[in-house]
Amino acid sequence: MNPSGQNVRVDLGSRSYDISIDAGHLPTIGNLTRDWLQRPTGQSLKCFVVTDTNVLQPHANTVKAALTEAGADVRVVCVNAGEASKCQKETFELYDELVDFKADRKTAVIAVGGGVVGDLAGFVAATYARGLPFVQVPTTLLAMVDSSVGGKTGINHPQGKNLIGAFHQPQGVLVDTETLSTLPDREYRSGLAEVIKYGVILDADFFAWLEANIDGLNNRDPEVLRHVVARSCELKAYVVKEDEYETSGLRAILNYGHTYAHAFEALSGYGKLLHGEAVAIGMICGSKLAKSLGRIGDTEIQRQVDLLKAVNLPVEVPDAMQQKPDEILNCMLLDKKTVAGDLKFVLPDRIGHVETIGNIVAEQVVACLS
Ligand SMILES: NC(=O)c1ccc[n+]([C@@H]2O[C@H](COP(=O)([O-])OP(=O)(O)OC[C@H]3O[C@@H](n4cnc5c(N)ncnc54)[C@H](O)[C@@H]3O)[C@@H](O)[C@H]2O)c1
Ligand SMILES: O=C(O)C(=O)C[C@@H](O)[C@H](O)[C@H](O)COP(=O)(O)O
Ligand SMILES: [Zn+2]
Repeated sequence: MNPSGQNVRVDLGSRSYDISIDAGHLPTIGNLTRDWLQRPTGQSLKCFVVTDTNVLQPHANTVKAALTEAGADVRVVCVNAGEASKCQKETFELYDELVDFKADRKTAVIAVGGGVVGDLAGFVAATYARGLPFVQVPTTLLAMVDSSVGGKTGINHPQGKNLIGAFHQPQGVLVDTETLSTLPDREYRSGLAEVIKYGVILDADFFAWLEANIDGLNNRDPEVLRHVVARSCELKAYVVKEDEYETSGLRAILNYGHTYAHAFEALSGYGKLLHGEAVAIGMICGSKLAKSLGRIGDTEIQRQVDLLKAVNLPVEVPDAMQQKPDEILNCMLLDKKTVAGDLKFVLPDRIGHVETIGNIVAEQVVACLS
């Protein structure tokens, strides 16, 4: 346990790991990595750090220095910032770098960045030599509260979001909330969408707490941020512990808003709409669908709209998407929850509780776009 911060344990038997949450402890990554990999000082350590062009200078260089100080042989590889890097070309360029680095099965892949770097580097770690140890150092709010935890890794197919991927749990996650000080406003707000998602799917009290702390959320108040990150990680760790591979159905609740969101992201061109923005709009589409099925009323929709708008997230489907109902339905057929052409949606029946529902007719799905 870090003395001033907080640890959240992801309890997965032999694949269990800690999320170490604190402010300003990024320079301890060298010793933490040695602990998590069970590689005491004196034993060799090879680290392959993946980052992006916006994160290299403010944060990945600190990680490199700390790992070098801890005696590691370090290579840093920097990909272009943005969703377009979650692709086949970047994946194979990272494999080439690993070959050149003479990586072996004990070489650790360390992702320093947002969800793009985490998903891409995690997929490379899952597949190179059939699996390398992996450490997550998330530097966006979205990555701290969601993508760095739970082991979903992957890249996009031009037609379908995250279509190529693997489950590969990290050995540990270091969340230094001070790294958020350099995060642009739009990216910060994108992360708040996944935070609000947790309130809707699992925790009505947390949703109400978010409603009561809008100023703190907008001002990035350190205490508010600490609670947001810790509570989100606890909720995600609980879901992942219960249903690591999304087989029982529980983990699918983390997909609330995502059936619509992933279609919007793919069809508008990856990166135009940020993931969290697409999720915000998708949650409102999902709630309208829930209302049309008689599962919730206007109040539950309005509370979500108000909270999302209060933190400056979009809630309306962009015009260009409203013009493409057939493409959206086709894209949804590629969603990983779809079985035998039956689209599945995670729908609320109150704030704090959702269920996965199938057998929904296409007209109802499309009607919620406007
Ligand atoms: N694996 C999962 O469980 C999971 C969960 C949610 C989302 N995701 C995926 O995560 C991705 C979105 O992640 P994201 O929102 O972190 O986007 P991102 O990784 O593109 O990061 C957002 C932007 O912020 C920059 N950045 C990152 N940290 C910074 C910092 N501290 N200071 C300055 N700039 C910084 C990045 O360079 C980028 O331009 C999507 O691809 C989504 O599908 C995965
Ligand atoms: O961890 C999960 O499980 C999630 O669904 C979290 C989502 O926020 C995330 O966007 C995830 O990548 C979506 O997964 P996918 O399997 O629908 O691609
Ligand atoms: Zn998501």
